Amino acid sequence: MTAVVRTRGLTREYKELTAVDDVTIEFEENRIHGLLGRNGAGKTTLMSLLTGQEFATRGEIEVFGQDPVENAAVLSQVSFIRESQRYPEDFQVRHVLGTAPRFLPHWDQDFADRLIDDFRLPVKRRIKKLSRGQLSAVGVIVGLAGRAPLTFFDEPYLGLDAVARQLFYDRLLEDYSENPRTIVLSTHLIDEVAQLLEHVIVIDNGRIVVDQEADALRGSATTVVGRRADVEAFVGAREVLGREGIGGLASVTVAGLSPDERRAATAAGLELAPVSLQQLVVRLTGATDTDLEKSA
Ligand SMILES: Nc1ncnc2c1ncn2[C@@H]1O[C@H](COP(=O)(O)OP(=O)(O)OP(=O)(O)O)[C@@H](O)[C@H]1O
Repeated sequence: MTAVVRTRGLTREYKELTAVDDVTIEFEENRIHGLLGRNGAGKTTLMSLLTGQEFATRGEIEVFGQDPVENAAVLSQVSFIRESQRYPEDFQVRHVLGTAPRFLPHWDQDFADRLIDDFRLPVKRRIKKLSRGQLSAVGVIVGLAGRAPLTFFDEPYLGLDAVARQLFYDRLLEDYSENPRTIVLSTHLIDEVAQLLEHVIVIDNGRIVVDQEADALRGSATTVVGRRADVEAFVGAREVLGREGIGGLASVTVAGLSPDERRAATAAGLELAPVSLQQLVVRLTGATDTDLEKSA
């Protein structure tokens, strides 16, 4: 496989704060990557570094084999969709969508038109008059119809309702299967996007804590539920990712179990429950589910 992004020891410091801390990662070509983490974990800073919008304090970045900073050849292949995108005063939606193809050589106008209909976007309305969800839809359309070989979506769904979010996931997947490209999706709505993701990167306090194929990650933990004494006897010295309990019952999440171990657990009267990607991220970053929901 070819890596379209490679970093080595990438670090971004803001005075005493290290927003991105010694990050060495690769994004493989034509895959959908999830970039997950709590508020302030460093996701936006990392994406800003990879798109040449921030300068590294230390470390190396290669995007399509080159340094992205002020590199027009590289940046014409890259799209970065972020909520805080600023548009010129008085621009209408159609002006944004009319200007985008100049920066995105793979732009597909028919696809953009279909998406405008899908999202019911009023093209003659001024950007500053749009609702929050409509503003997000503009970003989503630019990101999808632009078909940049490397597309970053930084929480693109803010303000989008459940129907519009589902539309985004559906169109992304349909179009990606016909026009494979490298996509990096940063989101707090982990359960919603879990099925889309092929590779998962979790960042916490600027450091990479997970860099794994999504399928491997899904099978990497199991929750064992049952009577406390039985659960603890089974868990023994295994690596524990999370532990909860009420009265005599316990629920302990452990790292991967072999088929033999699973049979042994069942024989001991214990229940085994799969761990969702969101639960796993919560366990690995010390967040609570409520934290992630609040920040969504
Ligand atoms: N320009 C800046 N100056 C100082 N600190 C900054 C700057 N930009 C980001 N930070 C800090 O760097 C850390 C990482 O921020 P970043 O925006 O990358 O996080 P994030 O993972 O995208 O968070 P969220 O999910 O809340 O969007 C935070 O502590 C943030 O306050």
